[in-house]
Amino acid sequence: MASMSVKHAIAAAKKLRSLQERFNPGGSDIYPALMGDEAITALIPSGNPLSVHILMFTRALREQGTDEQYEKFGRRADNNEIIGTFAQTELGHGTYLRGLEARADYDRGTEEFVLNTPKLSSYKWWPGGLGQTCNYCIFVAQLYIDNEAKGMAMFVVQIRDEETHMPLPGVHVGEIGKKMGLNGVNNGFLGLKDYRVPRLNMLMRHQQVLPDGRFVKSPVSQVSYFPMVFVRCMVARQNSNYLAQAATIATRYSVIRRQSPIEEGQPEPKILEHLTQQMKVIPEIVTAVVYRLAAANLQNMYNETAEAVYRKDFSRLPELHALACILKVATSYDSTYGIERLRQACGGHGYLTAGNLGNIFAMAAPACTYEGENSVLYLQVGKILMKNWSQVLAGRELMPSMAYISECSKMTSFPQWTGSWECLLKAIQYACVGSIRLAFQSYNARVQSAQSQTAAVNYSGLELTKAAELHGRSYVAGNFYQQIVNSPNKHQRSPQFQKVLENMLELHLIQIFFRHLGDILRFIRITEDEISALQRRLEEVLKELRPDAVAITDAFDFNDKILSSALGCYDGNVYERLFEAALKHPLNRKSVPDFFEAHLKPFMKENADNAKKSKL
Ligand SMILES: CCCCCCCC(=O)SCCNC(=O)CCNC(=O)[C@H](O)C(C)(C)COP(=O)(O)OP(=O)(O)OC[C@H]1O[C@@H](n2cnc3c(N)ncnc32)[C@H](O)[C@@H]1OP(=O)(O)O
Ligand SMILES: Cc1cc2nc3c(=O)[nH]c(=O)nc-3n(C[C@H](O)[C@H](O)[C@H](O)COP(=O)(O)OP(=O)(O)OC[C@H]3O[C@@H](n4cnc5c(N)ncnc54)[C@H](O)[C@@H]3O)c2cc1C
Repeated sequence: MASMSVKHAIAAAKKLRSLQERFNPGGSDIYPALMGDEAITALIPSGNPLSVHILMFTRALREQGTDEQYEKFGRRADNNEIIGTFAQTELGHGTYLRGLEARADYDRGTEEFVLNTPKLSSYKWWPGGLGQTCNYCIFVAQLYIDNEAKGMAMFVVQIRDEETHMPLPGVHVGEIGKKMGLNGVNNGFLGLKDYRVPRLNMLMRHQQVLPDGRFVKSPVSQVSYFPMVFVRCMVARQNSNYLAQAATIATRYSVIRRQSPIEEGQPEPKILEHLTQQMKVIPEIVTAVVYRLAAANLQNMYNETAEAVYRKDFSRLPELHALACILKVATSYDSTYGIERLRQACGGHGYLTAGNLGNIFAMAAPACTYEGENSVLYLQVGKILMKNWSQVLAGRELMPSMAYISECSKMTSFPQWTGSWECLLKAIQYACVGSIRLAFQSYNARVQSAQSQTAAVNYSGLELTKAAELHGRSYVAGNFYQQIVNSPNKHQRSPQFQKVLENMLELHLIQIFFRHLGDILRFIRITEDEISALQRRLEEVLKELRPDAVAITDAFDFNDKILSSALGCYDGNVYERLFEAALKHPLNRKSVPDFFEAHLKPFMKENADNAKKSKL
């Protein structure tokens, strides 16, 4: 499977290169690389072994290396003359980066770094493509000078001979084994023993080791985390895509499949006529749209920040970090939950490999773990919200994406309930700020009672992650509201199209309201009648969106090859394709399976003989 994936990935990368040259000659703009990776990944159901090369190796060389280092390594990597990966995670550590054990000791005598993975737990473990595909990697290690720890640094390390692909002396590299999906990616392990690289193989845009061993610290240590921010932004778009694919499959199947009359004596309706089926499918269509828009917004912010960082302006890094964490977590959680709900909406056929929903789930699910495990990233945002709440208490201004926190903090109570979109959005924001305040009280009480900050974060973890989740909901819903209601190009939309968008906004806001009703009721008084009115509106807007469901998913414009699903094919010939896929199964090549003579017949005969004997 790995070699098939590499073959496909190379073919797709070549195709992409020609498209880039045609549409973006000589451009190193990130979009083609991004879309390239998405396009390649979408075409290879078992995952793209070049993903981390495209998304992290080339990017780290460009953003963390000096211009000279880019000329030496980056250009060849961008041109796919060398294939690399990003080797940070170890067998023993993934989340706690300051606990990474791989080390780089500077030898001023030879102006080299000596790289070691001192223990088994120090082995790099997981990097995509490391097992068999890559001949280079960015090796993340703790930097030591005269045995004094200086923090994390990145090193360009060649691991395989460029001609023979043989692992170089001092390199122990291989595949980590089968996974629940993405088995075409050859995630690998890497051990280094006294492996020497020249001083100039340490990426030195932001921090340097001079020939005499003097260390020049980075002005902002967090900039070494920047490659991860990029992938978190990419995950937000990639996983909204996976959800959109699954929503397309389930929607198309739901208007082909007929089952269970709604009225006695009536013909069996399309299953999408059942209200509960609409509640399973249509909100996921809308969630995919909502996250696609939020991810595009975040990508723009990433581009702006990346350019600023290049100019050594690090001011927007904290806000981008917070939003990248929030969106990576919310999109990966909601997409995996949504894809599974859509699989269940397709009955038994949803469980067939021919439906491809299981594979889409297996492709989407690891995003809850890689690039920062979700609960850890929510804790990151919880900590950032605590810092920002202290700013609010001190009357200082907050970063733009948190401005609503200041506004809500000035409200002594929630205004009269109207149930309008603005009211629903404000309710989510108000509940978020209430949760931040409660978390801060708990956190602060712990710090006041002499707990360390890290211990106070841990023991306030449930309230911190709740506040972070609601901050994510507020950001995503606020972004969707702005795009639908206040977008500068709203007047270019036809009234019909605007109406469909407004129906999607209505559904998203009401769905989020019901999902967090408990959190909202802690801070806002809402009567039973007001809640029942929202229940009616929910049922109403599902009915309104039902006729547009197929058109919206068709607008995602996935080719049948990308969906790779007998249930979601554009022509709707589901049963013919299911049957065609079944006949292709190897077990159907013979009428009598080989195991009959070898196992089944003797087994049944032995039972028959025993039965006869017991009667005698
Ligand atoms: C297509 C599919 C491809 C799949 C590719 C998958 C690739 C991978 O998985 S690569 C490996 C990914 N690994 C990770 O993401 C590791 C996650 N862990 C971490 O990021 C860190 O250990 C973390 C954030 C949990 C803790 O960081 P640490 O420095 O130990 O302590 P912490 O105090 O929390 O952070 C220090 C400061 O840095 C800031 N910070 C942390 N991370 C970042 C960041 N990424 N950007 C900017 N600032 C950051 C914090 O906000 C904090 O700021 P302040 O001092 O103002 O409060
Ligand atoms: C498909 C896939 C591809 C990957 N590709 C790469 C790659 O290319 N390069 C690379 O370097 N890595 C890669 N990774 C590794 C990935 O980044 C790590 O798995 C991830 O960072 C989590 O680290 P861990 O697995 O060591 O889990 P741990 O850090 O051991 O965490 C395990 C669990 O402990 C809990 N936990 C941990 N820390 C905390 C905390 N501070 N507070 C509360 N709870 C906590 C969480 O529940 C977490 O799920 C990949 C992983 C996968 C699954």
